[in-house]
Amino acid sequence: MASAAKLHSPFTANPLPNHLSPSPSPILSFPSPATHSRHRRAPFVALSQLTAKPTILVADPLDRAGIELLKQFANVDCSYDLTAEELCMKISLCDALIVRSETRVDREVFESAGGRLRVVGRAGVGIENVDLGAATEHGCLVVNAPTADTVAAAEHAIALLTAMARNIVQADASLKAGKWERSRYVGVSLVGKILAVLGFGKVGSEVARRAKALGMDVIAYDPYASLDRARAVGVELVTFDEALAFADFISLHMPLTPSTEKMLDDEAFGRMKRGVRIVNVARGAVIDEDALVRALDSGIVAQAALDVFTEEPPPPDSRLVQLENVTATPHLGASTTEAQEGAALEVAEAVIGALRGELSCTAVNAPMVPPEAMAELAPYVALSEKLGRLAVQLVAGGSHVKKVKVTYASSRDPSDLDTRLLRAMVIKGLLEPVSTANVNLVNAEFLAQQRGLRITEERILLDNSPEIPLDSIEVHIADAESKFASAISETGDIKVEGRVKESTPYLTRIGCLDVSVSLEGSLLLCKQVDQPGIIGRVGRILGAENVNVGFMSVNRTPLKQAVMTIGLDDEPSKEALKKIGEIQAIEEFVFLKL
Ligand SMILES: NC(=O)c1ccc[n+]([C@@H]2O[C@H](COP(=O)([O-])OP(=O)(O)OC[C@H]3O[C@@H](n4cnc5c(N)ncnc54)[C@H](O)[C@@H]3O)[C@@H](O)[C@H]2O)c1
Ligand SMILES: O=C(O)[C@H](O)COP(=O)(O)O
Repeated sequence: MASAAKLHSPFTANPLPNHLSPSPSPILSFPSPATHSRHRRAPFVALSQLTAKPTILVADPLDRAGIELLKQFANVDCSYDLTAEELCMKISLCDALIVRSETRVDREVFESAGGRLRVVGRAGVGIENVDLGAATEHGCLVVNAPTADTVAAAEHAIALLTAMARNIVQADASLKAGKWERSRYVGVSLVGKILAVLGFGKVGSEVARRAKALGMDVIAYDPYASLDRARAVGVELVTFDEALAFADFISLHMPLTPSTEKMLDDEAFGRMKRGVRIVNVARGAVIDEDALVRALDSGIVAQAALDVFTEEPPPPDSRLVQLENVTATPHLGASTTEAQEGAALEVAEAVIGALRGELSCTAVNAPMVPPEAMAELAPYVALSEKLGRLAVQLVAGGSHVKKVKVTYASSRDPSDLDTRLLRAMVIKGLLEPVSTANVNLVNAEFLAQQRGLRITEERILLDNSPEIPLDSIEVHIADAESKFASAISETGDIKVEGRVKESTPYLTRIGCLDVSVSLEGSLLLCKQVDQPGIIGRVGRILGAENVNVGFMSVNRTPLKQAVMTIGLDDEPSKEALKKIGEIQAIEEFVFLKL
């Protein structure tokens, strides 16, 4: 006969590093879809839901609207121009950090946070200044404000393009210097010219739209852009080589990544039309700036208009900035009143949401799930975590968990069912009962990998109505012994299966046994000889301990056995569990915490 479950760690590989200590609030709970509105102007935070006010450090200037919103929810410390050391000193007292592009949030910041920092908010798009790997390892969510400055950046690109073509900046400086140089500042027309947009995302496509309105022919290079989107804007997608070869103007709108760094180098400039004009509102380092100076000197590039630089601010003696045929602005792409207010509110909402345990639809290092999908998946998310939690508690001491398979039975087309959230929650359920780690959506995969846990997923396509996202979820642990022998399935795995019934997660199968219990509180699973009196005896033992039974189900097996599943509000004492184990007809039992 099996004894009551005692928690042990079945994960032997790579214990958690100390810095990954528990944090009070996992990044996951389910708000009403309305709280995800990106453009909400009214406050929406119910202060009564909070126990203690969190502290948010705002390390770069943020529009007042965002600060006001944050203040309704948290203690807000606006400290700009901190040195790296000062930031590391302050961060251990903060639950959230908000930055723009100026403050670097390096690994040391996460290491100095001592597990308290739960979210970093970037009030803008580019997140090169945040070490995403380190954030993920520390279970810290990173959110940005991806849409608020799209139009501002596109407008700035167009402003630079037109100003450059007509020498506006140079002519203005000349006039202010008391000169009248009409023949010196003859420009070039835009109409009928080819503009190559490199990076056809949010900003790139807005630039394309505006350039077309100016009468330009727009082509775009973006290896990930959809043809439909390009068609909708009336832009032809071309190869990188074609873009370089055909363009009279090139406007850059890709993110800075290892593959885009120095994308325009000597070789690329060598393939451009002589006299090409370049606009960069993306990131300075996508251009090899020394190569650009050479191309400007040689006349391959006639003019450049730059808002961004590899080093910001660029050195005062930067030859690139000083060149007469370069128009330069100090990273002003997002600097409109409207964009700043929008970005501040967008990031404030995302940070507050994350601190409340909600998932963000602007998460950078966690699956982004649209609010509607979140609402639909909510009970399955809870089910996934509970199944993971149950499965790992069924593993016998001494057995190692290495291989886990999650099976989703659904009538939905796999492309219409995002299981990343469910997978992460299964991992959370598997790891949390046996570790001190704060497992959340951000670090679940990382922690699983670190422990040598291999998770595979399988879909079973059903022929029912696709209205309901999932019929059932199964969690299988392979190559492990169970402390409840009946949890072993036909295939030799420890298996638990669950379903959602009326929005409530249910355990519906354990090993080969059918059960039906809602997954709340804790569970006592007993397999017994099917004979009268057992339920009463177990009930009396629990009653004597004042342990409330929330629900109970008994299912018969074909072999004159019965499986009794009892939902308990409290944990019975060891003595009570021992007494239950001594009831002769009980063949095995296990107590599981949910
Ligand atoms: N100057 C500013 O103030 C300012 C303001 C906003 C955005 N930005 C910069 O502009 C960039 C684009 O912003 P967005 O909102 O359009 O982002 P986005 O993610 O919507 O678009 C980026 C596009 O670049 C494409 N891309 C990725 N790798 C590429 C490659 N190797 N070659 C060509 N295209 C590639 C992507 O497929 C995507 O379509 C941001 O990453 C940010 O760095 C600057
Ligand atoms: O990536 C962005 O959103 C822009 O570069 C804006 O950066 P900023 O917030 O520092 O102005």
